[in-house]
Amino acid sequence: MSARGRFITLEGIDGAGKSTHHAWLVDYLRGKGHPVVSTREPGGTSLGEKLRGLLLVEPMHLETEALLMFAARREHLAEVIEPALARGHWVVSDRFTDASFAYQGGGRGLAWEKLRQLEQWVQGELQPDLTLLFDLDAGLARQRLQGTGNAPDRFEREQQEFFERVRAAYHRRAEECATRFYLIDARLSIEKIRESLEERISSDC
Ligand SMILES: Nc1ncnc2c1ncn2[C@@H]1O[C@H](COP(=O)(O)OP(=O)(O)O)[C@@H](O)[C@H]1O
Ligand SMILES: Cc1cn([C@H]2C[C@H](O)[C@@H](COP(=O)(O)OP(=O)(O)O)O2)c(=O)[nH]c1=O
Repeated sequence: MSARGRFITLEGIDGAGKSTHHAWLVDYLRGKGHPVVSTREPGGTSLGEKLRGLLLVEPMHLETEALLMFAARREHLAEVIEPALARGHWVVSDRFTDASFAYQGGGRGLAWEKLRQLEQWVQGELQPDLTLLFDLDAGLARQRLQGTGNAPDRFEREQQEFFERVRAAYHRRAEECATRFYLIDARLSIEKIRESLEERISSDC
């Protein structure tokens, strides 16, 4: 039987650089010969992508939003993440549960304890082995997002103060789960960030 694979997640406020480095990291790991499942949240399954379509567009009650995030996650775990890890594959996900603590908890004000209950219900003891937190101030992240020219979704249209709260909640989560978090100064150049990721990941593979 193969050893369990490794589970890596990328987190940070919108515009911090997750998608850019997610694509690079997946290629890097495949180049090292690892079988890698590249995925994202909300989404990652056929049902999850449909829920994503609703979550990014439809106005809804805060608790509905949190429950749908965790419903999509339950499906993602059952259909994609757990089977891949059991096969010995690496899973690299653009966002996971820390995003719910940051956005629904920090951004929207849902009680941390309710999020902990959902986390326990949906994933039990399973946690990422490594979480790369792209840390950037909300003003710079907004400028970068505007530079892409893409139409903002329901979250990206939030005010700067919302993203400041999201960032602070990510910091809280990083303190609570310090052993699996790796903080990245996302003000650095893409090249410098890649170097630091390479250094961090090479100790694992
Ligand atoms: N370290 C960086 N320095 C400058 N620009 C960056 C950096 N990382 C990403 N970008 C640019 O910022 C924009 C948002 O990056 P993206 O990876 O889509 O962010 P996210 O997935 O976190 O929302 C893109 O145009 C990307 O090319
Ligand atoms: C996974 C997750 C995402 N989100 C939000 C954060 C993002 O604004 C949005 C979509 O995530 P993302 O895929 O990062 O958006 P994009 O590809 O457009 O950069 O969903 C939550 O609010 N809670 C969650 O649990």
